[in-house]
Amino acid sequence: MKKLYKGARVYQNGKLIRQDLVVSEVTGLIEQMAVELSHDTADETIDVSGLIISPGFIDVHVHLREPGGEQKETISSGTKAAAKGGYTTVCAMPNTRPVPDTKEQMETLQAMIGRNAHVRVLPYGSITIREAGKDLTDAEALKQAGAFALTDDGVGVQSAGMMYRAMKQAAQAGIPVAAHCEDNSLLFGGHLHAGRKAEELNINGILSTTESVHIARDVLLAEETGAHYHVCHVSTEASVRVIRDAKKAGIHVTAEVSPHHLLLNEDDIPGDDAQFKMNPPLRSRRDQLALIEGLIDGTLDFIATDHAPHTEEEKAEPIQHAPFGITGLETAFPLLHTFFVKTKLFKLEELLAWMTDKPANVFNLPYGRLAPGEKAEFTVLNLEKQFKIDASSFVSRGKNTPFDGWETIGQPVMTIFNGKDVLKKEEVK
Ligand SMILES: NC(=O)N[C@@H](CC(=O)O)C(=O)O
Ligand SMILES: [Zn+2]
Ligand SMILES: [Zn+2]
Repeated sequence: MKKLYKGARVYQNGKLIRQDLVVSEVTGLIEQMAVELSHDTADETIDVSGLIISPGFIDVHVHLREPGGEQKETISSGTKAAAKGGYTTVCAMPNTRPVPDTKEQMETLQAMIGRNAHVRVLPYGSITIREAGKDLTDAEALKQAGAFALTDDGVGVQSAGMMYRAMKQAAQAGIPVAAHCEDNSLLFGGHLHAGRKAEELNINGILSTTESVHIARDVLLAEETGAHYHVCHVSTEASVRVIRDAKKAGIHVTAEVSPHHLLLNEDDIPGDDAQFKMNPPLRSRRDQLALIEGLIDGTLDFIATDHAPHTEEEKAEPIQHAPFGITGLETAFPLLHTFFVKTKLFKLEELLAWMTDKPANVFNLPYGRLAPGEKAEFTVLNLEKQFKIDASSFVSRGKNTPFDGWETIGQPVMTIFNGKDVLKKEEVK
């Protein structure tokens, strides 16, 4: 069965060009691509005129929760949410139970992914055993078992010596180290950014330096060890400055920023509502602007959601008791398109680069390219489609979002993975 996708503008290497695509469901490959292909090149024609085809989005920061947290999300539900959001590759964080911290655990996890995933899942291995910060994992063995990179996300690596050893080993194995930057000795029981909202709600604050101190420490360790050091969910102005300086110094540091830190700041928190609680927290307006600027000038390399589903009961608790984290896969593109592309702050091509080519390049992934002979994995976007975000309609098990009820324009209407539809809205247009 061959399908001709006809009439769309296709995003490729920073440009949008009119192209028709023929996809084989049998091989899962793109067979032909040209400005105009006739109907007889395929068994079926899908009219995508007026729509955009983008390589499937890549999200290198996703919590799928399985194994151990299936009440929050599963590999199946999380990858369905990914497909709905236009993503065909997601990288799964290792703060699960058990943690993929050995070759055997990683192999077990790969088998679960093989059975249950609807899009590609690349799992992270942990930096330390059980993410406990005490004993180093075997970077080489984890890499051999298919680990995408190493991280202890959910918690910072507290000791500089441990991070030094981790980076040294990772550099030798040729695997990146991705860091959740949080110095627990600077945490002081905080739940929100140490700013006016925390003061107003009388909640302990999380300093900007709780994050930036780790980044400053780690870029120097990356320089010393030659490791590829990737900073997760950058949230402060000082962090952007430290990363900018490190890049200028030629250190191999890359960084991601999440949609919520680009879209929101502490002033948007309406009150004691845990839908606005995540780690790192929503910072000041000044930090938010520094993140936007950092993304535009290339200090921050790309966007990753930090999709962090939790149960409704957990997130109904007051801020002081609820867990940190919000979902992101189903809302990222509509929100970023509405509030940054429609407002002309970002070009559509830039946004698509931050969701496809840029993460692929940073991590040397052979995905995110559309060409004859390449895998057919792409998403079809209808930029005119208006809809109101409705958390109750999420396919993710996590309904936790601060964006419930927000009006958006533009969304994925089809997602193709291995040549097959993994998301198809009733009306394509
Ligand atoms: N981001 C969050 O607020 N929470 C994440 C952990 C993390 O990314 O640090 C989670 O696992 O729930
Ligand atoms: Zn984190
Ligand atoms: Zn995370």
